[in-house]
Amino acid sequence: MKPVLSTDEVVRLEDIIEKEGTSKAELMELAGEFVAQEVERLKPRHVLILTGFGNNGGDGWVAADVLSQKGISVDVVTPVEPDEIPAVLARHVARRTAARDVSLYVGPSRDELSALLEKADVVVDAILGTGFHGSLRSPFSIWIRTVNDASPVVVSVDVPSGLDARTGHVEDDCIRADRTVTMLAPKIGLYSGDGPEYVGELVCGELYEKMDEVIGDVEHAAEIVEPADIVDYLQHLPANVDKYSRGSVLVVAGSTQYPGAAIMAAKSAARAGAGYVCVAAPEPCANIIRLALPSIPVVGIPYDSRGSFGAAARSAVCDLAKKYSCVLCGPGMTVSAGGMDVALGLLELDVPLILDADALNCLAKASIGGIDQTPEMYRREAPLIMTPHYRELSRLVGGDEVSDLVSAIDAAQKIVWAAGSDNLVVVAKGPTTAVVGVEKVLLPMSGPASLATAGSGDVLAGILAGSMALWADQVDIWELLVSYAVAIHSYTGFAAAEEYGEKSVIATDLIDLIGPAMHLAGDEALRSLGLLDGEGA
Ligand SMILES: NC(=O)C1=CN([C@@H]2O[C@H](COP(=O)(O)OP(=O)(O)OC[C@H]3O[C@@H](n4cnc5c(N)ncnc54)[C@H](OP(=O)(O)O)[C@@H]3O)[C@@H](O)[C@H]2O)[C@H](O)CC1
Ligand SMILES: [K+]
Repeated sequence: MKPVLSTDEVVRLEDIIEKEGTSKAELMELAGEFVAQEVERLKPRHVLILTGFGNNGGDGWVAADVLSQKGISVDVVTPVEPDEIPAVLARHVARRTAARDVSLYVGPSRDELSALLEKADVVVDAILGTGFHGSLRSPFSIWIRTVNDASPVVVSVDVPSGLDARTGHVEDDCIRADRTVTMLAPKIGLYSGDGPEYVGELVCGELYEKMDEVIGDVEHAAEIVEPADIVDYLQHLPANVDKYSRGSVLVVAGSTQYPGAAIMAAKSAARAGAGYVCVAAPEPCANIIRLALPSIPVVGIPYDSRGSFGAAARSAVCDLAKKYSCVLCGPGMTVSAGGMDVALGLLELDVPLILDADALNCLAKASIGGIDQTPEMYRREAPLIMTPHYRELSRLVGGDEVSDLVSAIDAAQKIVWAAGSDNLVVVAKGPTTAVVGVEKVLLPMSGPASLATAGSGDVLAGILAGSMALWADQVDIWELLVSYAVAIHSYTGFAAAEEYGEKSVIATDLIDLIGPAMHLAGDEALRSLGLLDGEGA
């Protein structure tokens, strides 16, 4: 897993590295060299480097120096003369570079900048990095617009200029990078809010050779889950399994209004590997589900006048639930008094539980002020996985704003920290989904925008349930198993987008692609371990 840091922790990391003997000046040299190396890969003849007032600009000045010494023609744009740059380290390298074979342009007009852009094969954006805050000021607001209008190949240093590295928020404008070369460790803002739209391909220059020895000394905002991290869940089934040893799932879901959600969740659980799946649904919609899923038994449950779970549903569902390796509750069940009772009843049982969709809304309604304020929700030992999207998550924590990855992690941590249990995981679903446990925040591979379609969440909940049933006995870290399920869902999105076209994917397409998605994930894991096609050991 690869750590992602907050900007405060990056500063702490730099201080630690300095104490270990590598100064910030040396880091800037290494950063600039790394940028130059990444630019060189693009085989440019003319490079334009835009620098700002701070150390981000310093990295750009070093890169200019390195590239020009390699015989590449370099133009550097600066807002002020090198001697007037306020940041000491940046001023030093700017003076040095200015004395070399580069062409300097101090405070160019928009037309002059456009002419420079036209000449360049690659533009390096070293205008603003982690020190950016507030609204973009001139001249950078003009530079950024001019660069984006010209749409050249852009390599951004550390962070695309205009992006708030703490939150991923873009207020005015931001460089649209083809590649972002981030330093020491990726910043959380690159994954949050507007970040993914502007970052392009992300490359990290660790710079410090003994990073492994110091990275554990700073707090990680999150960790990226790579294919090799989930390889344990991508193994073949053992030859001696039977349907019970593969685990069983009870899907408590559906209503006359939304029978499809129950169908999709149950089928996905079966496709994800559970040996036995059963649906408990309000009686009036049970037959529709039976017809759609001939291989899956459906138990009709007492219902209310609207065809949702009714007053007697709780005991019927809880009696059934005890017999399963895992229970998934929520898809399509609507928010009803009976549904609230069912969700609360399941929480009290000693069975691994996934609460999704309306089960979460029922829970939010039952716990005024947010479930982080309601400790009785957590008097359970068995694993509990909650899978809210941003709106559901906001409801669960009493209405706090949840609008991007950073605020979603904050809200999810409120819930898991209130409970303080290793067995509680909140999956904060969004463009970048975070798997939040009491000690870890994991970022599994994100899927394509095609996954933003109705019913996609039901498929994810099903994959999660099937995976939990299959692997429950072998789990050390629940966050990792959950990350596996999220990654498989992402792979179904890629596979479906390829087959049906990015805009045309519907949730039911994803279900039959769960198996191929596991193959894709497996191949990628083996490839990264050097074990595919005789690539290694
Ligand atoms: N510190 C290290 O060891 C290393 C850092 N690296 C690189 O350095 C940057 C961070 O550098 P820093 O100097 O802290 O900040 P920036 O260069 O990003 O920006 C600061 C200057 O930008 C001005 N600023 C801030 N906000 C705005 C705005 N909205 N509009 C215009 N200008 C803005 C700011 O002005 P103030 O008035 O706020 O002071 C500063 O002049 C990091 O990103 C890395 O690239 C090395 O990579 C490794 C070593
Ligand atoms: K930048």
